[in-house]
Amino acid sequence: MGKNKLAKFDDMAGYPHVFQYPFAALQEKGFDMKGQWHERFFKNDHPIVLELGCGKGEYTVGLGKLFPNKNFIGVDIKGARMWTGAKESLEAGMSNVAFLRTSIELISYFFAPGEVAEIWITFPDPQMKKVNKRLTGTRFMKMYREILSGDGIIHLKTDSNFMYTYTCEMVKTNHYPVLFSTDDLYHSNLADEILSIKTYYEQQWLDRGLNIKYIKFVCEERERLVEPDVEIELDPYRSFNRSKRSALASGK
Ligand SMILES: C[S@@+](CC[C@H](N)C(=O)[O-])C[C@H]1O[C@@H](n2cnc3c(N)ncnc32)[C@H](O)[C@@H]1O
Repeated sequence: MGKNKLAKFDDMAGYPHVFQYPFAALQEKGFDMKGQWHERFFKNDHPIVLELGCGKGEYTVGLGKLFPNKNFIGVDIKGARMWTGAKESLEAGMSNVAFLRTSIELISYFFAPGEVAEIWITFPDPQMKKVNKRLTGTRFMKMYREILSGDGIIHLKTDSNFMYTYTCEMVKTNHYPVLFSTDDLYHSNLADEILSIKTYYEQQWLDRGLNIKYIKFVCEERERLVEPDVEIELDPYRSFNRSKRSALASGK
């Protein structure tokens, strides 16, 4: 039987590469490693890459193994999920991987301007009815810009046609340079070693026969960000009045 949540939280409290801060402490004292991840934690000056909404952290750990000369930090609010990647990277002795338990909305408390080179967003909830909660919405782009370097890159991998179409429109509306995009990664011979890493959610959607979409773009500085003005068809397989159990978890 797997470990229960409390045992996982106990484990993580002792892990040297897992950071979790109560909001009150953040407000009062701030995060003392902000702007100093290189010197104080990674002990190198390699680029820092975040996986936002990392779940079990498959991209954080997978990319960490592929790229020893980059540093990876998985970010999620859910600690029990993150434990899987935290444990694997600790046991593998990886010094270029860390995990941060926080709400993404607080990300600028943890990183200084320009401290982050790239951001991966892997299989986020598309938040079809709540643009403010959508991780590729302009509200989040503003937050990402605060911490990204000038030519900072964002990667989105998703099953959701809604999320992919919305993101492509948001990118177009704000004139962000697109480096690569496909609406059918695994039937296009474009998947490489990096794009073939599969997250927990990705595997579930693949098992249900969905195509995987991917876009990579440069999140350049913009004076003003504009929400795209388009109607996008909702994903038919996803419930948007979500109860606690997602459509995926309930098999609907
Ligand atoms: C659908 S799951 C995907 C997890 C993982 N990336 C995967 O592909 O298996 C979305 C994850 O994003 C996290 N998440 C969503 N919104 C968040 C936010 N605002 N702050 C922190 N985590 C968030 C959730 O806790 C959840 O673990």
